[in-house]
Amino acid sequence: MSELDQAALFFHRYPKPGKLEIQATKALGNQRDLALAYSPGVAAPCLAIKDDPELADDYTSRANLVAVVSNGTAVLGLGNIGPLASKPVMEGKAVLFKKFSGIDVFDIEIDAPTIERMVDTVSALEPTFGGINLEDIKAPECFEVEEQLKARMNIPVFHDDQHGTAIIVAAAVLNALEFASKKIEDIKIVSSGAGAAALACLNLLVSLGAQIENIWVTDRHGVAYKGRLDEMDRWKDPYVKDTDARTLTDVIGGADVFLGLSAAGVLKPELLQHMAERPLILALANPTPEIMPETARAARPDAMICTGRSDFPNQVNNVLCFPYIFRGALDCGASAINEEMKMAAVRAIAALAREEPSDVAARAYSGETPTFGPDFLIPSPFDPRLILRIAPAVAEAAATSGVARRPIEDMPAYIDRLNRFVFRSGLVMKPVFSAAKAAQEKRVVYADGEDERVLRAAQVVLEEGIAKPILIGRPHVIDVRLKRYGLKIRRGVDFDLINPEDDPRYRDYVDLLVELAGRRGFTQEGARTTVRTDNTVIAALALKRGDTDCMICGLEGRFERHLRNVSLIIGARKGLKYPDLSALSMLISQSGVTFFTDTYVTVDPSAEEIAEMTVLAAEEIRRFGIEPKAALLSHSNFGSRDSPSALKMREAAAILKEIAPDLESDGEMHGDSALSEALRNRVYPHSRIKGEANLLVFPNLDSANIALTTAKQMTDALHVGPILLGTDKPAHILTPSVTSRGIVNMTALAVVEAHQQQARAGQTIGDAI
Ligand SMILES: NC(=O)C1=CN([C@@H]2O[C@H](COP(=O)(O)OP(=O)(O)OC[C@H]3O[C@@H](n4cnc5c(N)ncnc54)[C@H](OP(=O)(O)O)[C@@H]3O)[C@@H](O)[C@H]2O)C=CC1
Ligand SMILES: CC(=O)C(=O)O
Ligand SMILES: [Mg+2]
Repeated sequence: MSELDQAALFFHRYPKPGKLEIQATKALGNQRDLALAYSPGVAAPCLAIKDDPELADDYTSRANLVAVVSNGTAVLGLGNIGPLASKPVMEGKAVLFKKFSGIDVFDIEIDAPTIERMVDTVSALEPTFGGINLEDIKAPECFEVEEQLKARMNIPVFHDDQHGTAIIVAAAVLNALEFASKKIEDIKIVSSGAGAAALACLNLLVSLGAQIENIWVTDRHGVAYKGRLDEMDRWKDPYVKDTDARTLTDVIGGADVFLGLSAAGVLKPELLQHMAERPLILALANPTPEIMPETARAARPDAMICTGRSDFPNQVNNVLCFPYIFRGALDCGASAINEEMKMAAVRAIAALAREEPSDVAARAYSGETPTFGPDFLIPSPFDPRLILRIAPAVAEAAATSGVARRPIEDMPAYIDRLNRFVFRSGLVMKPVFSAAKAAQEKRVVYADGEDERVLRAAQVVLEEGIAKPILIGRPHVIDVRLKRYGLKIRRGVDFDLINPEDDPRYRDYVDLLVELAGRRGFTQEGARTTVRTDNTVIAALALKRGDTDCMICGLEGRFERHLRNVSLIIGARKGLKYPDLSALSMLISQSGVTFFTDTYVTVDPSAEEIAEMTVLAAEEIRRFGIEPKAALLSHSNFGSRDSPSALKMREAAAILKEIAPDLESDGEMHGDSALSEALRNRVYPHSRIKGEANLLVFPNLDSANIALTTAKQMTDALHVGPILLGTDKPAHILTPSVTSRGIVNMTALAVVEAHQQQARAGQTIGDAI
């Protein structure tokens, strides 16, 4: 079993089996809540809905609830593996719906091998859902199922493999043709696959102007020709040709577009030689495409190449479509997803790839170059603008075509709401990972190189191309553990090692420690012992000497001890007025991303120190592509108390306004005022912060750390951090509870810091020369 397969099994199994759970949106805190949520109070919304069914949108979660339904007959390219085995894919689609567009999903795998059973079962679900997303149902049954459900149901029914795929393919084709200066009416298209996805793509291309006589369809039985008896049906009929051609080889000559929605390896490289100038290769079978991009590129350097996978440029995958087309459809109460809405989605996606690179795009793609061209025919699935462009376009098309029950009345306000969702969606690490990859193999030293979590993280860091790891640890221990955990990385090949018991740099490290800390009680003898026994000291010395670009430590032992060593050896960044370090923590929860400071370092900072650490925190937050909004928190709400700590935070707010006038900041205020504009406005409607604050600044270590750990536990949030601020070089001290995933996150962040710091230093030297 491959390492990725093993990791996927582990991922699905722990900490809880599967990828989904149900969350209650109302607190049931007391007897009265219970009486409202359930009997007797619940009777009121029941009767209201009985009188006016439209009110189900107001009193239940139906309007934001989609069923992802499969019978498991064509699961990805895995074939008919049955409904139970399809469940991980359907749970996966549910997670994508939630993450990318905030839509709740019940995944419904049904044991319904016949069309009739499928249609009866799904249509009976109409009272539960605002929409139906059919998934991985084989052709030709899927066409019949969809047709009958659309006729019976009064909510959107959308077969993702057909229409989601067709929309993305159409956007990619339109953009590729523009790039190749070809007209859709003139092009020859050859498909491999005549199933759900392929036929829907061809149908949509025909409605965009492609000529049926220029389209050639092939499947496992070869060309769809007149008189063929095997596996023919009325959906393939329009593409049948009166011809002697029988195979893909017979028809590929002169093709402008190869549309692969079939199986791995079907397109042999030698066939590419016969295609037209600047051909478009859509090799979209999952998980393995019809031809691998590098093979296609070698055979035809002028080709534009797309796959369904995230590890190559031009990912043509329906994930770019289904979250957003449903977002638009649900938000306007659409009764169907019609041709106009699909066309609006095609145009929005195609246009997005051609847009001038904006700030938002630059952040989303940090490191990559999002300029329209052969390697950027369509946006990446992580482009935050997808929801902002597709959902409004779809909702508008629904309104003009007459299927919207609740047309969007205030479009700018709607787009603003979507914007807020993008910010809260928790995809916050994505730009950091892209930037880390683009930073070209910065080196990261891990003080706790023998720890299982570090070894696992190092493997991911290497596989993802985030950094080049250096592990501090004993070679024999690391070798044994790598073997025990089944990890493939190899010492000396994939990662370097610093052996604390025997390293050629030992003497240099001791000398450097004495040089740096001789006045802090470190004798030559003491330094020798420390360098042998304290891995954080070794990591910090390596960083100081330039043997690495950044360091990660703190998996064992007390934070304070690590901090002392990092402060002593690395020290504070030059130019800081108050050279005390501070720590920023990020919590990613269902309700969004919030930063807390100072969560780990300074026990009782002064107003000046608080202002300075807020500026540093704001700088760090911008690395995530997020504009910081800093609220200085207190038990006092805009002057309601005059206690010493309230006065301190008031003063810090004033200093901050002075030293960072462009930063959206205010204080002192309560935590709930910071997070809710409505509550804030009740007390003080003139605050400099608009909307929700995302950086919470606390008066002391007690309050910051307690708030962080409590919020983390109560909201089951992911903690990224602590991010050590103010150091001269990127050094992060993690906590003993950190997971392997947390180490990978912090590595990516440290690499980006190192890259930006070195780029700035390079620029300064360049300026000086
Ligand atoms: N990138 C994306 O967004 C998407 C990718 N896909 C991928 O497309 C593929 C097809 O999915 P879907 O249409 O839903 O499935 P279907 O089962 O409906 O269709 C599969 C089609 O591929 C044909 N086929 C299978 N093997 C071969 C082969 N060796 N040579 C030629 N044709 C072959 C089948 O032919 P026959 O009928 O003769 O067996 C059939 O026409 C899958 O790999 C899937 O993962 C699907 C949807 C979206
Ligand atoms: C992407 C997708 O839906 C599929 O491969 O089936
Ligand atoms: Mg699918």
